[in-house]
Amino acid sequence: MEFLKGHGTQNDFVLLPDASGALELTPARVAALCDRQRGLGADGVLRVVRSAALEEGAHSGAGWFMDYRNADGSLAEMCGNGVRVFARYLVEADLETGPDFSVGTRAGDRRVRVHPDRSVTVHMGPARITGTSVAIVGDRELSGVAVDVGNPHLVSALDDDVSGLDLREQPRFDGDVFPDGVNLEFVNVLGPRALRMRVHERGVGETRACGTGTVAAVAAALHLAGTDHGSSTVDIPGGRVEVTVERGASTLTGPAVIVARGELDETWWNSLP
Ligand SMILES: N[C@@H](CCC[C@H](N)C(=O)O)C(=O)O
Repeated sequence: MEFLKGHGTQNDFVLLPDASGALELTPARVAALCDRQRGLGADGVLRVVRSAALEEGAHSGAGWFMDYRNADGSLAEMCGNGVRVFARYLVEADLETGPDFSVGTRAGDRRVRVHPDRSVTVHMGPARITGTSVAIVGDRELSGVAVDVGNPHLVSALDDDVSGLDLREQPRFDGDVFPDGVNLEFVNVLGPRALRMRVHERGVGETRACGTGTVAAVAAALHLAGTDHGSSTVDIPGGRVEVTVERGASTLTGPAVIVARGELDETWWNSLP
């Protein structure tokens, strides 16, 4: 069984080409693949399926559907770094000619552009401000802005450097506000068009980047500054992305890299429940 490994600003993924949707991708198999000791290691899995081969893809106008799974095996609606890596793979594998095409996701179709320098721009859809809530990190209560980018986010802006936060443990959040869990972003505003961010992802833990999280962070920062449109760079531990937010739309631009391809051991794979 073929696999590829790739990353977008060091948010890393195992890609599983599965055009016909035949693969039985259980949560245990995803968790084993993503485990950095007993598997390949990744923040998530991107199953590459023809939209027509999946019930979930039936309403998609895109040829290919990104079946995204978090490292713990859970499903998520969207993954901004994952879509960039997915798009890069489709072009390198001659499954799309590019540079512009759409990718199906659980949050809807996402238009992408694969640039000659290997970076990818994704039209991420609306970033909707849905309210406020609180994240608790250690003994600190950090108020934040809730943002829906297809998946749920809570963005807390801090005055002190976010690099001082200990994100090894799952921060607490209000389960009534986020019954399906939430991705938690912590940001410093560095200037009118520059943010620094760290993230604790739902279903993964701290990652070195989160694409939907960067869009949420920019939308929240604009909201706190009293506006709903603008653009910003976002520096994350894994690199830098550029985000624009408009009324009802947003874009994310950043690198997408395929680093390896190989074969999974069938005996190992079949031993997993
Ligand atoms: N890393 C992703 C987000 C992946 C999904 C997230 N963990 C969730 O459960 O919503 C990104 O780049 O957007």
